[in-house]
Amino acid sequence: MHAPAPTASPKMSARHVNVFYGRKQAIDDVSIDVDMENVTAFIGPSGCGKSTFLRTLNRMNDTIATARVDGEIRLDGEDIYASDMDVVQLRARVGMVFQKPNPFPKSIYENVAYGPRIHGLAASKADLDRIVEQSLTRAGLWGEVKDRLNDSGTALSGGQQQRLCIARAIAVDPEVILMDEPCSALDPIATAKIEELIHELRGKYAIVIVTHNMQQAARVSQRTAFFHLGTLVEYGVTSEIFTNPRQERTKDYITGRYG
Ligand SMILES: Nc1ncnc2c1ncn2[C@@H]1O[C@H](COP(=O)(O)OP(=O)(O)OP(=O)(O)O)[C@@H](O)[C@H]1O
Repeated sequence: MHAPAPTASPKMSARHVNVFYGRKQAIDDVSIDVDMENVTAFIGPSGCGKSTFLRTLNRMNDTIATARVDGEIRLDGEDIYASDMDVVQLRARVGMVFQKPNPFPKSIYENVAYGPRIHGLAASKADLDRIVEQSLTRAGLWGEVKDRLNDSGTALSGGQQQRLCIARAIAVDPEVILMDEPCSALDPIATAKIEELIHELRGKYAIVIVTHNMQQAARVSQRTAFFHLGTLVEYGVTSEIFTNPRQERTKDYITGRYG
């Protein structure tokens, strides 16, 4: 295992994390730091454990009955697997965007307003309106939807739906946004918009993106972690991983020898 890249102020840090599905081990002794300043990409061949590890960062694995996580994961120094951790609160702080856009079958407004309402983030209707506008603006969608906030979220195009899901994550004022192949169901134009958005959101949130697409990792991230067979093979500055990988397995993957 390769040491995590040094960062001045890790937002999240994982140490010696193992994940099992029943008796099968899917993640083997992974340690990594994620910071606010850089977008971090997780790359690696299918089945190497990228999504499994991503899900440990906001305890989405809790929803899988056979999954077991050990090791330590901290958010601003706080152990997210501690027994007194409020998981609903954690998932607001560490939001997630999935492969397939999954807006609620409700209006565009409600998709964004729901989280702030249940988390008590708005003191009034005007406050909630402001959060909805700000979140949709940050997600690069406001201009396209401001005149039809009562239309159903599911009636939007795939790319718009994904930006709506990003707005929904942003609305609860997260610190970290996890994206699990957020563009894999999108066409190239919608993909470009999401990538542009990731650039704009960098620094406001710690962003971790799982991607199959190495060009995408190179375009959107400043740190890249290469996973293989459940292990973290190499983690470092994206440009170096792609031009001068230290590990043979990384080199083989980025030059297309497998994957
Ligand atoms: N819910 C589950 N139950 C049992 N095994 C699982 C489950 N989810 C994933 N696995 C297994 O864990 C390993 C890692 O899977 P994971 O989906 O994390 O990999 P990945 O790198 O994200 O793959 P892909 O790029 O294809 O999405 C695989 O062997 C997979 O079959």
